[in-house]
Amino acid sequence: MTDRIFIEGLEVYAVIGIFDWEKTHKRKLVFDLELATDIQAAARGDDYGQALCYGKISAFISQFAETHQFELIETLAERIAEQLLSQFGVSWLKMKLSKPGAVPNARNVGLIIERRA
Ligand SMILES: Nc1nc2c(c(=O)[nH]1)N=C([C@H](O)[C@@H](O)CO)CN2
Repeated sequence: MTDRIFIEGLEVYAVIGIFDWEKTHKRKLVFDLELATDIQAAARGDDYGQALCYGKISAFISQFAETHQFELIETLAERIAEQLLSQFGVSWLKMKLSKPGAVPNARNVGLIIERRA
């Protein structure tokens, strides 16, 4: 059994899209994540220093999305996943990236990826 930290409904604002009209303003994206981490050391010592901080992960994703511009949500998801695996010591992650409103008659669209270090 693998422990996981999760983040649900993280709203970020990014310039993203394939059309010219999408390249002039930020729009809302929503991230849902699961990140594998062994919580036992943090729990044993009640030690934040040993914990994978969901706040730091959320801040990184927001900052990255807001300061980079891509056409495809695939590119944004892949770049963020690479950073989470390499910088935050995450061994596995599952990420859902939603682009609400992209298809007017759909409740939601987006992608789901799983990556391993
Ligand atoms: N698989 C994808 N399909 C589409 C994307 C995308 O990023 N990945 N993007 C668009 C447009 O930008 C659309 O969201 C405009 O509303 C279309 N399809």
